[in-house]
Amino acid sequence: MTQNTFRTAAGTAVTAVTAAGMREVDRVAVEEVGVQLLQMMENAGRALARHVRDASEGGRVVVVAGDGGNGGGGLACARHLANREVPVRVVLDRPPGELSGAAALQYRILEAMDVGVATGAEAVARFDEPTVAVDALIGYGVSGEVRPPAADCVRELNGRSDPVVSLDVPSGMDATTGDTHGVRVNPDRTVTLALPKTGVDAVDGALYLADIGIPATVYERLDIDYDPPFGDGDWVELVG
Ligand SMILES: NC(=O)C1=CN([C@@H]2O[C@H](COP(=O)(O)OP(=O)(O)OC[C@H]3O[C@@H](n4cnc5c(N)ncnc54)[C@H](O)[C@@H]3O)[C@@H](O)[C@H]2O)[C@H](O)CC1
Ligand SMILES: [K+]
Repeated sequence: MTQNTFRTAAGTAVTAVTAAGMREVDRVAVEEVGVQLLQMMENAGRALARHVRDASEGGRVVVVAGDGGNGGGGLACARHLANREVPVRVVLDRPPGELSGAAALQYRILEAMDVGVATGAEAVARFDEPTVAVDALIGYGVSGEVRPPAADCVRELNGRSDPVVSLDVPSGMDATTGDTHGVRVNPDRTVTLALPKTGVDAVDGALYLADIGIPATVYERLDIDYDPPFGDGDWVELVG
């Protein structure tokens, strides 16, 4: 099942887009309007960190991150948490040397900050104390059945009894259709970015939409109906 329009609690209609539609929004934002990927990622990481602080009530946090744009947002979130002295650890699904692009840039900052970073699903399992886990493994870029090592990290996340917060879409969920690519995270809340994706009506738990700073002209250029949904805040809850 897919949904083409969501609503905020205040009743504002929010258009949903497919993964391809969101990629096109990103492209127009970057290439035509000049918003940089790292600016959007910074907003994503900051908003996600705020949600995690709500969910963790000051307790420990583990951020489980992949190597793409989703992982990069998770690593930015880890930085914002550490900046607020929230005890945070990072688990990458692969060795840091395999990161590239924005995720590598985010990782380099964490390295300079001395935030603890471990690798692989066993490292997720080692976090056996109460903690909130952030799922930033894969976003709308999932392709094919989820493979190890990401698949093992997904299973470890689902085995935890503590809250899990997913960035953009639960890892392993198809952003367009809501279908599961073999295995997927079952989060307590999802913080999706800019616009809801058509598949996210399939998410478990609460669904929030975070503002990552994309101006209305981007949506106008793509003929996407857009009534700014955020009011005075940096995110809104979507109620279906
Ligand atoms: N405007 C926005 O919404 C913005 C979103 N951002 C975030 O970026 C991701 C999309 O980034 P992208 O790099 O295109 O893809 P992902 O991070 O989702 O995934 C790529 C990464 O995932 C791994 N992977 C893919 N499929 C599989 C699989 N079947 N098994 C295992 N691993 C898989 C692979 O390693 C790829 O490299 C979006 O969701 C947002 O979170 C931007 O930060 C800002 C703008
Ligand atoms: K995710």
